[in-house]
Amino acid sequence: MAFVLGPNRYGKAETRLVHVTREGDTHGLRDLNVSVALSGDLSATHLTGDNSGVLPTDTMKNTVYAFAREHGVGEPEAFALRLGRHFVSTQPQVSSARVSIEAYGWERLGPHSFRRKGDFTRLCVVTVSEDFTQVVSGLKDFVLLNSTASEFHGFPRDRYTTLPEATDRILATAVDARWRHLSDTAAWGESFEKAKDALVNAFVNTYSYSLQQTLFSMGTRVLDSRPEIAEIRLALPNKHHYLVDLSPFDLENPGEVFIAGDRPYGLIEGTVTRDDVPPAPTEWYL
Ligand SMILES: O=c1[nH]c(=O)c2[nH]c(=O)[nH]c2[nH]1
Repeated sequence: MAFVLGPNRYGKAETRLVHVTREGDTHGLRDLNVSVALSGDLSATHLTGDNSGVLPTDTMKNTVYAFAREHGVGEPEAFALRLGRHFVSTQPQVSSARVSIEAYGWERLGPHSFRRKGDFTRLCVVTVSEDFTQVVSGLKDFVLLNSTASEFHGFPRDRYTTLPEATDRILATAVDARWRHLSDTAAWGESFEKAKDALVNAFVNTYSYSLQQTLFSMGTRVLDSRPEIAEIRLALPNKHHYLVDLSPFDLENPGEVFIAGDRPYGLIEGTVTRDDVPPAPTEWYL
């Protein structure tokens, strides 16, 4: 009896590419999850460890980022075709390339502000007791992105600090917000919509030096525009976007090609309260 190598393929899965096109102040955004799988005459590495035909999966990832810079992204089908043809035509041992792309949609909120398509979740928590009634409303998974107008610098550096100072970065977050109402009667639907609009407005229009500053701006905007709300708590994950170093391929990257980081992420949390309202009758958490 003998064992034979059956069908096989290999590649880099889930390269998270965010591509920003800049036409003056107006930016365009493509947000892709790109997976590449190559197959062909790959028996040598499986059978003997001979890697002479194994284009590294790391190279596939680099190719995704470099192609975004060199050719732009455009429609996902066109980008996938360009990549697939490249691998098959440049690697003799590769007879087939499968490129799958998930493209995440973003709605425009402003020249360089976007909201991820798809639904957020509206929330409420009501506590009724003999002595009081407390109404908390909110939302989560509400994903916002500014492709510029965000900086982060001036922070302390110790021997473990490697983060470069940023004078132009992407700021993106999935808003988790809860706000406590002053009373148990309100036009709930309208109150919710207007509070959400205030969050968006503050995010879009705050030139940000930290996500913390943006958080405070979002909180104050809600309280300023909604007298029925006593206080608001925000938890804002800092959805990091890392500028890809394309210099090994002799390419500049002037704020165009980013890795959308997954984990870990910064988590910025804070409460904004009116100083002239009674404290919450009972504890409430995010
Ligand atoms: O807006 C930010 N706040 C931070 O506290 C922080 N820390 C970090 O590494 N990047 C950022 N960005």
